Amino acid sequence: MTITIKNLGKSYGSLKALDIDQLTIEPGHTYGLVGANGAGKTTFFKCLTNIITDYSGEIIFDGHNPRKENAILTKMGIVLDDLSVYKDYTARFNIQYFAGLRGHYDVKKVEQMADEIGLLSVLDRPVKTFSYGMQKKLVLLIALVNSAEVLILDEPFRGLDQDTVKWFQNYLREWTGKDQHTLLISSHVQTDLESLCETVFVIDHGRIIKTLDLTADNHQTYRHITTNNDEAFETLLSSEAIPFVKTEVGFKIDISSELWQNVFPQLAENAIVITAMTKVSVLDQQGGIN
Ligand SMILES: Nc1ncnc2c1ncn2[C@@H]1O[C@H](COP(=O)(O)OP(=O)(O)OP(=O)(O)O)[C@@H](O)[C@H]1O
Repeated sequence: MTITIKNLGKSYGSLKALDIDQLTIEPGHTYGLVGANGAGKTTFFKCLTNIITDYSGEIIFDGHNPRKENAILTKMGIVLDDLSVYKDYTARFNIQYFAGLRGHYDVKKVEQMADEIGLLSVLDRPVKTFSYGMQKKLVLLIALVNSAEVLILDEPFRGLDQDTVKWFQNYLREWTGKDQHTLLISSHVQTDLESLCETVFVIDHGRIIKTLDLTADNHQTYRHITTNNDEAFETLLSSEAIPFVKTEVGFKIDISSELWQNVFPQLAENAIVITAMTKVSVLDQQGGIN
């Protein structure tokens, strides 16, 4: 499904929370959304899914206007941070209810997935007895079993343990690799976006101020480097006219630079040992996130 956005605006009183001129979401693609608290991410996702309908401009799904033809929304799955499920009822009821609404519900598949994320033994407990993380797992599970074409996930991994995050990331990578599925995900965690997204939109005060292509080769060559003698290393970099940025964790350097090759022979001469060299996050490199 192609989503075309034109002149999308949403205000809360005098506050313009969203102001997007033009944007196309292509089928089969994975998109990330980053921005500071209050930048407009949730508002954008709510407009996309008709939770907010009093926006100006247009959102079109494959030629359909969701404000007039809301059946198209059954092709979308959304997870917001508010964990809105029936908390007095069991997890199993909620899965049956929400998945049943769409007519897609494979009990065996759901139980297998629940087992893999540690929810199987609690499926018959009321959701109000769940921890935050357990509730988050449940709403994600419901979204995944819903056979959506487009999944919109707002901070989906907040509150989940690392193993569960990895499980969902693996599942989503497989899911996005088939049937022209489209993923839109917001996160304050760079690695979440880097591991899942091809394109990242940077949003600020409701506007998309930057679009990053995470698949581009030229984003792969920056490294954080730490040494046993930062002072000597800095002098060496300066004498070779190598651009660098000093960070909390050492020096940030583009190691694809030809000049960088000149540094190696001089390290030993200057008694400098490189103690660590780690890849710099693509988003961090762009100054993108927050
Ligand atoms: N119901 C509302 N009434 C009034 N203002 C709102 C409402 N919802 C959001 N806002 C404001 O709109 C702006 C965008 O909020 P939004 O929730 O979309 O940001 P966000 O990028 O999702 O933030 P966060 O990262 O903190 O979740 C903020 O300034 C927020 O205070």
